[in-house]
Amino acid sequence: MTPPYCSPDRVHWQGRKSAGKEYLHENIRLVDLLSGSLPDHDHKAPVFLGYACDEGVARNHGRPGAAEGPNAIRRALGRMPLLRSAPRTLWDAGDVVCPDGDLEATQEFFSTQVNRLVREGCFPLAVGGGHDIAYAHFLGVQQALGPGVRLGILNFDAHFDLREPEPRGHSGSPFLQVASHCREKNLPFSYACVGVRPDANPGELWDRAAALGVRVVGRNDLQPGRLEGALSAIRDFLEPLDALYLTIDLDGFSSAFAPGVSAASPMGYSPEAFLPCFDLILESGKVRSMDVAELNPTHDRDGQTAILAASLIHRVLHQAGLF
Ligand SMILES: N=CN[C@@H](CCC(=O)O)C(=O)O
Ligand SMILES: [Mn+2]
Ligand SMILES: [Mn+2]
Repeated sequence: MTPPYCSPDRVHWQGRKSAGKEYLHENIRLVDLLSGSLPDHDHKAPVFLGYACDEGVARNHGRPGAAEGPNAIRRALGRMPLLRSAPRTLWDAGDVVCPDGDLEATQEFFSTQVNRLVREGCFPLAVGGGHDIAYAHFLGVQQALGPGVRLGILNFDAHFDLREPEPRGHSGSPFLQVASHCREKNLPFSYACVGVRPDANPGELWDRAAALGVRVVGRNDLQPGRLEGALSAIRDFLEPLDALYLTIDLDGFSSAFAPGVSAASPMGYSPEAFLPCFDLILESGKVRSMDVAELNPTHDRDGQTAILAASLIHRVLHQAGLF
């Protein structure tokens, strides 16, 4: 079977030219995941990996378009200046794709590649694609780190994504699939969902979240000026963990800042509320892998959601001590 994979292509990385390689597109190196071993990486080399798939969104009755997310983020990120404190190379490992709607094959291949990257000491910066990326991403990180490492998930999202994967997995079910996996393997299920909107999740999902011991930081707790409770809940959640898989569903942000998503979210939070939480998480030093999901360029306005997503990756690249 042909692997569901599209090799990286420099054409997606464009921007101004500078004498001193000041822009990110001037600092990209390509790594083809099918052509043998990864290049000799420095410790925690950042590797951009696309998940060009909106089959999970379609299965969840959402608006298609997220498969174009990875290239839209490349276009926005490549134009950004890379400041002196950042690693000098961002590796682009291309896209895992989803031919013929075979989401399960896509997730399996993605998970295997994440596993390999983490084992080789890289830092995956994955971009979706639907939030079904999260089930595959968690499995890859968990299998790379092994059962002795207490791995948690922190999800910024308007939604719990704890729906039943019936009859098959989709963009609204990844964390219930993770919970089932953890139960089967006798692993702890440590999941925090930050930014959950009361008007976007039915009572059944709040009950399920409570039964699964999900740490919830609601959207109403993410208001600039009253963030202390949210920051302290995140700090408590991180404390017992050895490692964290961080996932950011862009529909947690208000549509004022992130219009280009599959499920619009006018009552989402602002970047001002998000950033202190994000910085606290990055500064913990526990993040081993991260993704940004649900960018839908078809519904974006002036590419601003792609720029927002790229800015999140830019911030990670400049996080002191992470690389
Ligand atoms: N990825 C998650 N999606 C949401 C969709 C919500 C909606 O359709 O408005 C969910 O399933 O809860
Ligand atoms: Mn969501
Ligand atoms: Mn989601």
